[in-house]
Amino acid sequence: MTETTPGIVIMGAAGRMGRMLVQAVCDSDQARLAGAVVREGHDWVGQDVGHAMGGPAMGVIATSDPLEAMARAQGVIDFTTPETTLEIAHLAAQARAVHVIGTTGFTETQIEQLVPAARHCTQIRAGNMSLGVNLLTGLTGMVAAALNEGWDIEVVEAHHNQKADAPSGTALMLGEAAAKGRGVTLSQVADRGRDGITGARTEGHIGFSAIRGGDIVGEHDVIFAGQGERIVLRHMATDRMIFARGALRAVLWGQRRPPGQHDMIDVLGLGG
Ligand SMILES: NC(=O)C1=CN([C@@H]2O[C@H](COP(=O)(O)OP(=O)(O)OC[C@H]3O[C@@H](n4cnc5c(N)ncnc54)[C@H](OP(=O)(O)O)[C@@H]3O)[C@@H](O)[C@H]2O)C=CC1
Ligand SMILES: O=C(O)C1=N[C@H](C(=O)O)C[C@H](O)C1
Repeated sequence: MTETTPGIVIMGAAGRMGRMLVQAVCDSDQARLAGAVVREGHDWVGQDVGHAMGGPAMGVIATSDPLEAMARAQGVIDFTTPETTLEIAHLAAQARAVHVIGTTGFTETQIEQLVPAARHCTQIRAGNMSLGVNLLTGLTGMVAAALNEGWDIEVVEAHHNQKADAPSGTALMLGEAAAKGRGVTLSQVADRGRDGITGARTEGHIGFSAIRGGDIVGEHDVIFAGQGERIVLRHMATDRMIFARGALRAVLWGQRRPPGQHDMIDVLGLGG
């Protein structure tokens, strides 16, 4: 590590993804852990993050003050809630720090509210930071473009029983890719939450279904159902570290880039 090694703050460090991100940054020789932010009153506050995670000291004391943590950082990785992410977007803009957003469950309005901050810093947001899902997104767009009339698209996702939002951010990414492949706007063709006497399926619509249970890390199927045949594109995540590694790659990619909004397709160079 050198003096120019970027310092990274992890928001929501005590969360499922937060812990993975702390570990990923600490294991990297291209980044250093500059801060770990938890909720006010959390029992990690004032403790060394390594000790709080049950391991050796990491030399970083957990804080509930994101401003203090970001004062000495070049990047912030944020897998929290939409409300927290909106607050952090403003702080990242002030600090000119790269803001990597893994948080999902935003409303359309909240997504628009992220735009002003990205005039002052690099913002990278994706509903899924894994290489596999971002590749699958490209494949989904291609298949949707090739199979239009007579083919119904359904996105089915499964996650652990603590997940707060549905459909998942990944399911929406895949739905967006399918809609784009067909030259339509997802919001106009999305069928979310069928129940009761729904009637026959509307031609051209994209359906979403969500399964919640146990400790499922994240599974996504894009089903192209035709007459007499069916294609299923599937991604199965078995380890959250794939998301943490993607986020770390993103925060490093964003260093010394001009302000603006990006996604993982940009980071991974999959845009074609
Ligand atoms: N893009 C991707 O690749 C992935 C995205 N995700 C998304 O990331 C998000 C988090 O998921 P997950 O880690 O499972 O959820 P968790 O609930 O386990 O973690 C979120 C953490 O953020 C903390 N937090 C929220 N707001 C604040 C705040 N203002 N200050 C300090 N800490 C805060 C929470 O604290 P508390 O519990 O005390 O509220 C919690 O510890 C979800 O939106 C999920 O969908 C998840 C995996 C991959
Ligand atoms: O909440 C999760 O766990 C996950 N969230 C992301 C999503 O909403 O798609 C990514 C991954 O599937 C895990």
